[in-house]
Amino acid sequence: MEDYKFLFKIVLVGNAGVGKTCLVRRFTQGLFPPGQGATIGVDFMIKTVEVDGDKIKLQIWDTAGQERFRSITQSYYRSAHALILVYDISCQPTFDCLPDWLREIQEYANCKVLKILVGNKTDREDREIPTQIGEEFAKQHDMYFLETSAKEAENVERLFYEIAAELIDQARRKDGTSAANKNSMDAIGLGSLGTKASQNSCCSGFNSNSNQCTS
Ligand SMILES: Nc1nc2c(ncn2[C@@H]2O[C@H](COP(=O)(O)OP(=O)(O)OP(=O)(O)O)[C@@H](O)[C@H]2O)c(=O)[nH]1
Repeated sequence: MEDYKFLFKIVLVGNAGVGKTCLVRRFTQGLFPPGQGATIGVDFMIKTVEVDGDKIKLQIWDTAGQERFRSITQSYYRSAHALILVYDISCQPTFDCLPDWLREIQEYANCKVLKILVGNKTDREDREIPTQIGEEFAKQHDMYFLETSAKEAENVERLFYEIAAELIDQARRKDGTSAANKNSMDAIGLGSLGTKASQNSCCSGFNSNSNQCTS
């Protein structure tokens, strides 16, 4: 029998080419794939992490950013415990599309889902979106915020570990028999995010100041 305490489902969304697949592969495989092709539909990977001595299984779903896959990818939102919305800090249109992504999330995801805004590609020198702009957008929309580089492995581990820690916290705050606990029938349901999640306002867990890009 597998030995883990919680199973959480994390879904990455955002425009094509922002680096969702690279973030997932950096975290799960420790590499930056050369010539990464566009995702077709949805991919998923699993990684078990240890937080405070507990084994946590993360099921990470990497969705295709291309419009033509939208109806497939939407169906994965519903059961997500956390949604990572990614834009490319060197590509303004990927930031301008964020309101559209939020509408999708609002329509298809559970309203208690943990939302994280990620500005990826901090290694690039042609930045178009200042950190502060991303941070403000996240605050306005009740999301955590972090800037990353899948290429340089900056903040990638931190992103997933902080999500895991926050989800564990929510599960524990709800009660001792969270639905995300593997002993429960609904192992990947949304019970762990329960009603207490709404009290968990923006940026309370991730310290937004210390999450700024350091490169
Ligand atoms: N410089 C830099 N390039 C990156 C980074 N992350 C991804 N890329 C590049 O961006 C391109 C797209 O990366 P993907 O991970 O395929 O993007 P995606 O968001 O999964 O794209 P779709 O699957 O089409 O939705 C690739 O050429 C990557 O090499 C990063 O942190 N820094």
